[in-house]
Amino acid sequence: MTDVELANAIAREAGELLCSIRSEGKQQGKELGRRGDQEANTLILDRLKEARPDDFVLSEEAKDDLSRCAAKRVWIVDPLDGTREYSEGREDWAVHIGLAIDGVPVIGAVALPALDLVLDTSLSAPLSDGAGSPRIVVSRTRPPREAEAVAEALRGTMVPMGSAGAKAMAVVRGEADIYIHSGGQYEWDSCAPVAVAKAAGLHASRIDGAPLIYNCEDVSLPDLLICRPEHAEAVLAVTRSAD
Ligand SMILES: Nc1ncnc2c1ncn2[C@@H]1O[C@H](COP(=O)(O)O)[C@@H](OP(=O)(O)O)[C@H]1O
Ligand SMILES: [Mg+2]
Repeated sequence: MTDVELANAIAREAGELLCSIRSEGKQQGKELGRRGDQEANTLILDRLKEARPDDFVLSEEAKDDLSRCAAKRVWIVDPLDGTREYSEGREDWAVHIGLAIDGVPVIGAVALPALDLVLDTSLSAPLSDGAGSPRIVVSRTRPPREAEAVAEALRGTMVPMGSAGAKAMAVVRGEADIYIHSGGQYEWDSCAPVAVAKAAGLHASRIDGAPLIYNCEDVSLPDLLICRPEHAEAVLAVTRSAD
């Protein structure tokens, strides 16, 4: 199995597990989110250990082993991105399985289990065309302060949505044109989504245009821009001038 096939299979299986846990109906709210986080994490770590015993893993839900910093290949995973939305019975949540090689997110899969969809780095283009007036997806609960200025400058509309993976995949799917975030996030929130978006030919960077670098000792990666390439320059002009 290739790395991308493995990422896809694990994302799909973890997504199926999360759907079945939710449909059991035994837990609700935060308790459901906690169970989902833990059980998906265990499944992902088991599968990676079995299939790639020599690789390192950085997971939102596992203790960080800093010896990964010297490793070439590190799987960066978020077992349940959009825990809040998952536990609210919504569709905007995701499973992220990314592989950074020398800090670059080159392989990955993002499952959107409630939509029965898994997107991975075997894509080479977005799934459909962009809209005339850009649709800008932002966090439902923590929209970035820069988004309003971007919407105004590009005459776009803001679309609140949960989960970094769901928002990034909305751009890959052609359901949105721009995903912008600031104010806090971690490597697992964006590694697999960025890998998939870049494979599909989209722009992905920090909001000052700097490259996104993974497998750092400090796993904070607080801001992110993923967009159709035709919008990158105009968005960065706004976000850079807001500094
Ligand atoms: N200001 C912030 N600080 C830390 N994490 C943040 C954040 N804003 C968003 N995130 C994380 O980014 C992911 C997507 O957030 P949002 O839905 O608001 O866009 C969520 O991951 P988890 O659900 O894995 O915790 C959330 O916790
Ligand atoms: Mg997350």
